[in-house]
Amino acid sequence: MVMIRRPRRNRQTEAIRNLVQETTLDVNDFILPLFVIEGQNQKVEVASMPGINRFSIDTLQEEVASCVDLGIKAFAPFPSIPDQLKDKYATESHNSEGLYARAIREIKKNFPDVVIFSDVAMDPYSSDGHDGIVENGEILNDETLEVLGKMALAQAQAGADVVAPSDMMDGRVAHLRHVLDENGYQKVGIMSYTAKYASAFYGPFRDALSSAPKKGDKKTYQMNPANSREALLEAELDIAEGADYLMVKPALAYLDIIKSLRENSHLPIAAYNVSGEYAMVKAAAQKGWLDGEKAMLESLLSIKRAGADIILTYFAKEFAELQRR
Ligand SMILES: NCc1[nH]cc(CCC(=O)O)c1CC(=O)O
Ligand SMILES: [Mg+2]
Repeated sequence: MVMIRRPRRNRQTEAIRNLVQETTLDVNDFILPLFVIEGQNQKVEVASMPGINRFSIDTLQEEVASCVDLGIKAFAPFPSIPDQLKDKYATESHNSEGLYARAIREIKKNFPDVVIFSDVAMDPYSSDGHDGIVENGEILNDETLEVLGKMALAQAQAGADVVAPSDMMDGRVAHLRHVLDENGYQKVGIMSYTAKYASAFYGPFRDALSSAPKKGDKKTYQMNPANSREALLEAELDIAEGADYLMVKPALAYLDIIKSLRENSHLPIAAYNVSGEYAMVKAAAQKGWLDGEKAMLESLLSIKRAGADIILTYFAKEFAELQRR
């Protein structure tokens, strides 16, 4: 048999496999999303996300401490707002004494070195459950920007290091940059949810925050899963408008989009391994249908291999614990 090329030579032993491994995961790759609720001494599991809890501000500090101990240094908190505080204009989103501002302040007070990526979008505070102001069934763009600007400013004032608009309104990166700069927050970064698709994989997140749209869907602002060139257009605009990071969301069904943004931009690329992607692995693992730990590692590796520099994932703590062992 004449065969001078035998790729299996490089797979013979674990040491060789490790040497030729092209992609590796590190705890520094991750941002851990956190869910915050009102109250004291609260830690309530999200039914559709086994292992993921909603924390009151006090227990949240213990959670952050244990993550920091494991080497996780970046967090993306999301607030669960009581229904009676929600309104059409998401007024609570820029309350400097509201749950979210208090949570950010408390984390930064106790852990000044962690990086807080704050969420800029109306849906957790909106009585309509939408990421924009709803008028006769329409999601208003420019009027929504005003609210997003106030929200981002309140978050920067509370101590957020990077604001992350997840709403998909046009022009919001430019508007947030302008508002932040005008108020002296030149150093606060913007992580744009550049290509955020209208996805079925956000279900468990909407359970966690009770933030599902009351009417209709998000297809007039979030992207059509069938489109990839459109992601490049969104990226072009976000770069021009001053984004510091570009994000693709969800991650696993959109690896081609991650790769394409990686190849077409010099900015760091983040990918959001969303709640439904987490829930799928957990549910199958609970049923004994697959090895949850291996499926987690393979999923995360695939996102990194596709070109993501940063992964927002509910698996971050589990990964860090696994690496510690
Ligand atoms: N601004 C909305 C927002 N921010 C983050 C997520 C989903 C995150 C996840 O599923 O883990 C969503 C859901 C949505 O668009 O309805
Ligand atoms: Mg855009």
